[in-house]
Parts: sequence; structure tokens; C-alpha cells
Amino acid sequence: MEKDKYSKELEVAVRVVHLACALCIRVQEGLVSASGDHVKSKDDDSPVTVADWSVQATVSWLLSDIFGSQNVSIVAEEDTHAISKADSEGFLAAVVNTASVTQLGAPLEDIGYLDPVDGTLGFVRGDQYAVALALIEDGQVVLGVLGCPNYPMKREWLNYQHQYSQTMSALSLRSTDVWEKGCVLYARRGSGKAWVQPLICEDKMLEWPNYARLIQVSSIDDPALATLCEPVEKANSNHSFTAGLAHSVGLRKKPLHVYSMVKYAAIARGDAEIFMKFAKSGYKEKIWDHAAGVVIIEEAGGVVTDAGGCPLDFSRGVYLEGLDRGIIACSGVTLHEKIVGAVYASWDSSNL
Ligand SMILES: Nc1ncnc2c1ncn2[C@@H]1O[C@H](COP(=O)(O)O)[C@@H](OP(=O)(O)O)[C@H]1O
Ligand SMILES: [Mg+2]
Repeated sequence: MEKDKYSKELEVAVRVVHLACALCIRVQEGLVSASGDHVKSKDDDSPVTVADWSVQATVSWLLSDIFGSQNVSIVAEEDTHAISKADSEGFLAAVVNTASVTQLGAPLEDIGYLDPVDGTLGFVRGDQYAVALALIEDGQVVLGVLGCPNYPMKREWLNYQHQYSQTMSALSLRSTDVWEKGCVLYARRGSGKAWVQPLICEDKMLEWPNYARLIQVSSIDDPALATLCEPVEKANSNHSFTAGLAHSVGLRKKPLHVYSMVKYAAIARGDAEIFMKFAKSGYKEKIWDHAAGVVIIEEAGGVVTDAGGCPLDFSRGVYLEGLDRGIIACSGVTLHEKIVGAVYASWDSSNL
């Protein structure tokens, strides 16, 4: 890919994700402290909040305003038709009418994919979540941006899973510390570079490139020293199968259970070495849950494949069609080969 291709798109996408994160932070603070029914259920019983819809509307509107609605197509997770049903005041319905959100059925090349709040369960529990935006060109993820509002520049915070908001408020952070509250990661395919920036908060302006620093995956390739990251919810990934794999390759550390694509961010930043997800058979992974994270890990030096060792296929619509069993992301080939080998050795006896 030519050197400066997509540099404007990348800068705009990063700015827009910062803005979306600021919106989410406001809503999450309100949700965690408020009583009342602010969380709705989608048709598949997963949660959705005002943040999912308003981020989706805002990002779509901003991108079409900047690039022109003919030049940008956004496919986003939330079904905008549900808004008028769930929001009796009609406010969100009005906002969304200004957004160019295309749901399923959009053409396949050159499309922005948005997960407005990935890990909505983490979001409503005051824990980790991400805003994910990716550009896919001819079936290849060319840009990825991941906003992680509760994942500060310092790694230790990942360990405060489930109590994130309580821990932060117990420490009663000064406003200058808030600068360190979250981060935004991004990468452009083929650049061999991935970046992290502190999240801008409050009324600060984003001065591009906003203290961006390069990130790299961890150099650990000894399983005994490696950390596994996986979904919190057992319903989303089979923990007993991954525990068996972890044991057979010699992982010794306790796994980190983290909501959302923050797991991809942790691998790309070198804070963990392995991410695995084995969903129930029949579940189809959606591309907006992975696209941004995959390009960021790969450009930071890591490897992401399905459990058979093949690259994820982003060319076939909104699902990762043909995915072999599960997803394995590693900081390097040594760990990756061991995990893929362990899946191969144990699958037949796994009852999955
Ligand atoms: N039954 C299921 N199996 C696997 N993944 C699921 C699932 N139901 C939902 N998910 C996906 O898992 C994502 C959350 O990831 P994690 O479990 O790693 O926190 C959800 O993203 P959303 O929260 O954006 O809907 C959703 O896309
Ligand atoms: Mg998601």
C-alpha cells in the first residue's frame, strides 16, 4: 500500500473515536451511579444502552459530514430500527435520521465498520469496553482504531476487572489523572507500526498526533511466563476448553478475564501474550467485533488466525465466514504454533 494512503482517513477516524469515547464516559458514569432502567435488551437478549445508539449516530454523521455520504458507507452493529421502539421520546430516532447507517446488505468494498460499544456488558457494569472502527478495502482490514476508555496507559489497571469504576472512584483521581484514564490504539495495514495515545478528556483539544507512542507485542515466548486473556462471560467462550489448552501448552499464570476488544489492545500493547475465543458451535462471529483489533495486533508484530491457523476472512460480509472453531491471537509465532497444535491434539476429545 502506498505510504500516505488513508492517512487522512486514519486521523479523522482516531479523532472521531476520541469523541465517541468521551460520550461513552459520560453515559457510563451516569449509568453506574443512576438507578432505573437505562439498559434495554436486544432481540438476542444482549444489552444495549443510549451510548451504543448515540455513538453509532454521532460517528456515522461525522464521517459522512467529513467525507461526503457518497464516499463513506458505515456498517454498524446496532439495529437503528430498534431505536424508535425503545425510545418513546423520539430523541434518538431524530438523531439517527441524520446518520448514514447502512445495515446488512451494503456493498462489500471500502466500508467503515463500527462497533459503537463493544462489550456492552462490561460497559453497563462499569468495567472495560471499547469503541471500534475499522476500514475494510477489498476484504482486507486497512485501518483499525480502538478506543479503550477504561484502559489507561499503565498496564496494572487491567487487573482491576469487575471493580474498575469502584477502584477509580475510591482513589478519587484528580482531574490531571483523568488524562491517564484511557487510551486509543490505531494502525494502518502495511505500515509495520501501531500506536497508542492517551485518551483526551474533558474540554481538552486533540493536538494530532497527541503524544502517540509506538506499541509492540510482548517478546515473551515461554508459555510459563505468558498471560492468557479471554472473555469474562463463559457464554461467549468456553473457559474449560481454554483452561485445558493452557495447561497442555504449559501456561502457569492465572488468565485475565476482560470484556470486549480491550483483549486485542492488551496483546498489541504487550500487556498479555495470548487471546483465545471459542464460542459455542453455531455462533457466527461478526467482523466489527474483530477487524480493528486484528490489524492493530498484526501491525504491532503479533499473529491472529482461526484455530486451524488460517487468517480471518473479512471479505464475505458481516460474518467471519468459514472460521475454523475459534480465534487465537498471540504475541508471536512460537506461542501461536503451540496453541494451534494443542487445539489440534485435543479437539476430538473436547465435546465441542
Ligand atoms: N453467544 C455468544 N458467543 C460469542 N460471542 C458473543 C455471543 N454473544 C455476543 N457475543 C459477542 O461478544 C462480544 C463481547 O465480547 P466479550 O465477551 O469478549 O466481552 C459482544 O459484543 P457487543 O458487546 O458489542 O455486543 C458480541 O458481539
Ligand atoms: Mg461487539
